[in-house]
Amino acid sequence: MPEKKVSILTAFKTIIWPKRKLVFLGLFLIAISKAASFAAPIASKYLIDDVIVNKDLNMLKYLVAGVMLAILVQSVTSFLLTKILSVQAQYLISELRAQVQKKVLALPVRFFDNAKSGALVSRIMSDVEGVRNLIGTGLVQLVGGIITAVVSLTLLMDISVFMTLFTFIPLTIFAIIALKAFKIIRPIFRNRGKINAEVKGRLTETLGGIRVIKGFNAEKQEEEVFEVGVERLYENVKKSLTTTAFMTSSSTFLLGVATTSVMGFGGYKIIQGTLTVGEFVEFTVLLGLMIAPIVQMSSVGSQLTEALAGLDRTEELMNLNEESDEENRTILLDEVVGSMSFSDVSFSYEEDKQVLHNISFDVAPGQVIALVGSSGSGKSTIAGLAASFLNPDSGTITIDGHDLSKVNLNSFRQHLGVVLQDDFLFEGTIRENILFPRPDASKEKLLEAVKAAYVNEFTDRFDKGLDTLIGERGVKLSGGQRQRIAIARAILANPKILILDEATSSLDTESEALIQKSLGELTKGRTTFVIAHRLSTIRKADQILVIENGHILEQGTHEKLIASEGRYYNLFTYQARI
Ligand SMILES: Nc1ncnc2c1ncn2[C@@H]1O[C@H](COP(=O)(O)OP(=O)(O)OP(=O)(O)O)[C@@H](O)[C@H]1O
Repeated sequence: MPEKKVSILTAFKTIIWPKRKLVFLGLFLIAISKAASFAAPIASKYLIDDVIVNKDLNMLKYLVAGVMLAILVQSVTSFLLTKILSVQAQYLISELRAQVQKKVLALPVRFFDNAKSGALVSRIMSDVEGVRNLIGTGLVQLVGGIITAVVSLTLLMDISVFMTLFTFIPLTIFAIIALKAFKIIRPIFRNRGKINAEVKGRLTETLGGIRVIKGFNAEKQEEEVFEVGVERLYENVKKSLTTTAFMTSSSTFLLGVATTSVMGFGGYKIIQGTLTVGEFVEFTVLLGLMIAPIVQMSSVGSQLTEALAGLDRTEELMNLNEESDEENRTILLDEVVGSMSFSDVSFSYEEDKQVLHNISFDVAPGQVIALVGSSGSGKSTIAGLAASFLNPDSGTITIDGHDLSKVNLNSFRQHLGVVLQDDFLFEGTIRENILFPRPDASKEKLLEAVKAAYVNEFTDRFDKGLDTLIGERGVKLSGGQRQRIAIARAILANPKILILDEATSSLDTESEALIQKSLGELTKGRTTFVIAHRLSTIRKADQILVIENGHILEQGTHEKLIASEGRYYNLFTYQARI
């Protein structure tokens, strides 16, 4: 894939132009501030050549007052610049973060199969920070610097064309070096963001999977992976440092050459009588004013380069296709009865590796359909298709007779609920976790769900009941308790279509019985696709699909499949023995 770069022009159009009023205000302020900065050098010429020579106390007063005023103007404008532009830049950063997060959430589930969550976090939080340098002080400083350099150059030429041209040669060489350096640095910065995201991504996983790591005594391996990551980061920073160091040292050298020539030629001209001491001093100070922004350009330049590199990555993300596809998904489902059917559905995650082959079956409203079969046979893929997380390569899935691929996703998913194996509970109270899909549910509804899922059976024993805080990932709850919270959440959401991935972990008989009862409550009246591991669930199912290698091998009720003494019979008798 060719790298897509955000040009200054695109950045200008999408970020700077909409904020033009502020940026112009910034430029206006910087122009005033820079104009005021010329007061001191010009005044010094008059101080030396006129005030001191003529002992003119009256003029001295005006001169001092004038310079004081200019300094005051400079301080006020620089304060306003930071206040207005930096605040605005931060506001824009928060707006952009929200936009990027919204975009990420709108991407298809498959996108997340291949993306590290840590890397995405970095895209959402860090990459957009570059805006600070575009709207904030970076760009304005650059423009201000250029204004100062041009005005100083004119004034310098006015004092001595020859001396100015002589100092200009090393400065031009420096400018060329600086421009070349930016070209080298930009890809390095771009890469840095990527490495940073990868390293953070892995680190997040490491910390999240601490039990597995410690359990397998695999700390060393993680340490090594991390070391390689930070080493890559170090190498990247080192590369950019070498370039910046070269730039800084060449600037020191070339500026030194310029200063020395001013000393030499200036001294010579004063002795010759073609330059006054005041003019010499003014020249030196103005030269400083001209050089400073050119040197500053190197840091502002790298800030802008970094900003654009971050925005490159943001842009890449913003250009991805969202899953909603509203142009083609035009059917709105206000009510759902719950019949679903798969006809001739095939699906592959990767080209030429079909995992489901011509699957066809019908589910009547409110039926429980159990998917059984060996690992990797395609059960989760069928459930993913039914949940509209995946789209069939060929064939059709219908909901109440409507082609699911034409149904508006939001309108379908408001009738959908999922209870997954490792259901995610987030930091917060048990109540918040249950209310999560329906934050506005009434207290009665909440309590009904809590009862139906037998959550009160354990929360009643907690001091704070439903308001007990659960640690990150619910570590303070047992597996069975977590499952019951997930079930209560689904009961409260009251979906018409339910995807249930039954947990494989075995629980003690009492918990098991409670889970069974609550699952019974949950599946009542809902079309349920269950990736079933428990015999009790499978036995109660209205329909069982035995999936092998992406095909439906057998289909029917428990009694029917047992009687036919096929694959299901073998699976069942094998499990029953254990
Ligand atoms: N995101 C993915 N990318 C590529 N291949 C995948 C992906 N998810 C699953 N597969 C492959 O598709 C096939 C079917 O997987 P699926 O998860 O549907 O099986 P399953 O029957 O649910 O297995 P299990 O009971 O172990 O969860 C497997 O061969 C698997 O390797």
